[in-house]
Amino acid sequence: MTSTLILLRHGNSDWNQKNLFTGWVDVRLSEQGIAEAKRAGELLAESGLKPQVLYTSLLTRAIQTANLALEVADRLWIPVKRDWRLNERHYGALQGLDKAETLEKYGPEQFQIWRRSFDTPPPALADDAEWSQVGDERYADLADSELPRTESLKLVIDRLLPYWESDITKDLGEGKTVLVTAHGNSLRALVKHLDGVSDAEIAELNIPTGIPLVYELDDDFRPTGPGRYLDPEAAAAGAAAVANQGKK
Ligand SMILES: O=C(O)[C@@H](CO)OP(=O)(O)O
Repeated sequence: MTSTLILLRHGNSDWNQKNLFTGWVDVRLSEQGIAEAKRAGELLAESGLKPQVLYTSLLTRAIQTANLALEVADRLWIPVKRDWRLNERHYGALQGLDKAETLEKYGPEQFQIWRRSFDTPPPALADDAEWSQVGDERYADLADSELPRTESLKLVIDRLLPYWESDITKDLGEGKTVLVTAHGNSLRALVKHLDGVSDAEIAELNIPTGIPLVYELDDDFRPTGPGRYLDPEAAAAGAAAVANQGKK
């Protein structure tokens, strides 16, 4: 049975706008992000795709994006599953830092390693740091050892793929159209898996905010063709803007 998977990165957030490393910090959508989320709903409606189940992270910006998009698409009623495993990559001690200042202070090579290397995480965030998630009620069910203090993309894949296999593919296996609303780096992790992108090449892949990316999947949950953005032109411009973050 084939199925349809729709990936949607949340719209521009307040901290995307301020050019700050965000990770697990629970910031909200900016005005631009709200407009992007509504536009995503229009794109879904125009495409004729009808999500039947929604997966989101536990972060407000993803939840807001899904709600706004589904409202416009008139599908706010579909069942919802939320899980921390879809959260953004934990950005460690970079959370809350200005991207341009970080680039200037540490240089382009280190900046790129922290942002896009496959398996080098940024320095860990101290538990008592301002932007730590230790003690955040929404993660109360996680063992302390499971709660990240920093993550590489590899570590995101390690925590996300088991959830993909145990839960998301279950709905896909029933032939459902599944919408996953998540984050730049958690979606890069999923796209890496789906498209079989190498550890080196994934550094070049950036996901734009607020534009649905659609995959048709076969019985083994492998794409039957390349993923397609519902607005390819805006997606290319949006991905380039993400790649250039940090540069003033
Ligand atoms: O700050 C972040 O958490 C992410 C996504 O906004 O940024 P980057 O694209 O630099 O990995």
